[in-house]
Amino acid sequence: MKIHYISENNSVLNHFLGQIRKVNVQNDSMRFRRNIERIGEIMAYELSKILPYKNVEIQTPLGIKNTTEIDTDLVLCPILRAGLPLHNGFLNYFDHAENSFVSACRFHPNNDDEFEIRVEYQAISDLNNKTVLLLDPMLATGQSIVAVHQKLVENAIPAEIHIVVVIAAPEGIAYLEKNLPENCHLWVASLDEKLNAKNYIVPGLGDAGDLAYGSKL
Ligand SMILES: O=P(O)(O)OC[C@H]1O[C@H](OP(=O)(O)OP(=O)(O)O)[C@H](O)[C@@H]1O
Ligand SMILES: O=c1cc[nH]c(=O)[nH]1
Ligand SMILES: [Mg+2]
Repeated sequence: MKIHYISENNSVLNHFLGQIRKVNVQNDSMRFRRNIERIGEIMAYELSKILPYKNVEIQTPLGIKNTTEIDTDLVLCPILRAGLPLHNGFLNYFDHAENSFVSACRFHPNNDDEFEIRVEYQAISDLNNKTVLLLDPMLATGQSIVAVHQKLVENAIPAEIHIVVVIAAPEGIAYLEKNLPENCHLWVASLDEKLNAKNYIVPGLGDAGDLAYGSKL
């Protein structure tokens, strides 16, 4: 797996990452969603640099400009719920992309820290020969991403798969390296220290889905 860490140089990205973590800022859910969206826009821009391009001629009112345009069909696939604001950011930049949606959530059968991942809702477009961007702000154990990836490749052979996460734990990265094909790309905005006993990322930010949309039963 090729891993791209995008916050190695100082930039305004660090402000947005700081705001989604900061306890007295992150509880403003509109700001939280908008910050994840802004991070998505920056990640979309960074990712766009390694996509295939073709030469094109643009007719302006005054002449012709030779330039380039992205030369692959993109499909954006957020993991519901927390992937939605990240998806908004990607869609702001890749506005011609197709979209697929898959839900994944932690289910605690015994009401303790043990959980399994439930993949339920899915609306998946034709992914054959397309460049699929799988979007989720949090990579903790990695089980959600691996479960959704399995669904995506059940009936299709995408040209490329890029997994995009905002905050990653080393344990999750190791799990993806073990369970996903070599040719996947992983994009990480911020690498954190570890998981805690409940498999939350430390220092992380808490529960991204709850911060964006409120707590669930
Ligand atoms: O790497 P993992 O250990 O699988 O954990 C990460 C997943 O956990 C969160 O989803 P959650 O289950 O909280 O659902 P939500 O988006 O509805 O809040 C997050 O958005 C990821 O999808
Ligand atoms: O730290 C974590 C782990 C899983 N899901 C989250 O939203 N946060
Ligand atoms: Mg959640």
